[in-house]
Amino acid sequence: MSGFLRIDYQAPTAAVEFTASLHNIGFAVLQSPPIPAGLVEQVYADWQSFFSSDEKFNYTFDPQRQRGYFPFQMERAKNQAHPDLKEFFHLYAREDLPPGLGAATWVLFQALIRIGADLLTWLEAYCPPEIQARFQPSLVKMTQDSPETLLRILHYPPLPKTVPRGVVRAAAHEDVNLITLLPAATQAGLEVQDRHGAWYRVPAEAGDLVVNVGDMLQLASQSYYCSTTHQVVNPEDTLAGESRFSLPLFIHPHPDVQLTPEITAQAYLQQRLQEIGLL
Ligand SMILES: O=C(O)CCC(=O)C(=O)O
Ligand SMILES: [Fe+2]
Repeated sequence: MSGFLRIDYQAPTAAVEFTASLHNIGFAVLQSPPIPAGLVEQVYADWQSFFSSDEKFNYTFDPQRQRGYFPFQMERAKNQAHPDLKEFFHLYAREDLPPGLGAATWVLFQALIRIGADLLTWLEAYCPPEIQARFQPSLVKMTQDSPETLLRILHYPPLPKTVPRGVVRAAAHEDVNLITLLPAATQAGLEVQDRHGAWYRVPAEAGDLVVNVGDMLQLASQSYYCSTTHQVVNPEDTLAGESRFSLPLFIHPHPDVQLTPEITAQAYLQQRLQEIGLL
């Protein structure tokens, strides 16, 4: 996977390099995105407190609405035998947060939404006209104020002493949505797979923003942008005794958007939630 470079968000060539990276490998690492300094660290600290308290069980998710707290080992990736070693919280726009949380999380949510709109504009501007013509309405319009866009606050606890073979923090999967924005996690571990099956570490440093294509954009763009398989592997040595946190924002279209003439975003999402055991 040559060409997996960190791209400077502020550089004049950023849009061209970013769209080429999502076309070629489905992932990009952006350096210096417009996120206020210290914000991501504040959000990690706030949620570390949330996950370490039993109060979290008062926010256990509602399966129909897919929001709230998802306890440890709830989710299993599509076609995987074991659940992932993670717990998480799903936050949608304009929702109430547990007391003591909120301010920093919402600032980050909004910053990521704005960056996402810029990135979708780039993705549409720098693809072939026949692919552009398939985005009806434009990528930015189809996602504006979408009720399905969500921030997932993920906690991967310290690893148990013995981990059964094949059990990892997040098993190999593709994201279902249009694009995912992922501020650098508190630990390494994220890997992407190339078309020959080899795994590569995603070279994100603190302050970077990782972006990847989801299945909905792959479908809507007739695979011009590819939804790449990725995973989070278990750490070794002392890092195994530490938690890992990450904060992917999954940008979704409105439910009634036609991804293709055959399927709406809503029908596609329902199908996936059933496959991964969340519905
Ligand atoms: O934790 C990470 O770095 C990635 C998480 C992820 O891929 C997901 O939740 O879909
Ligand atoms: Fe993912």
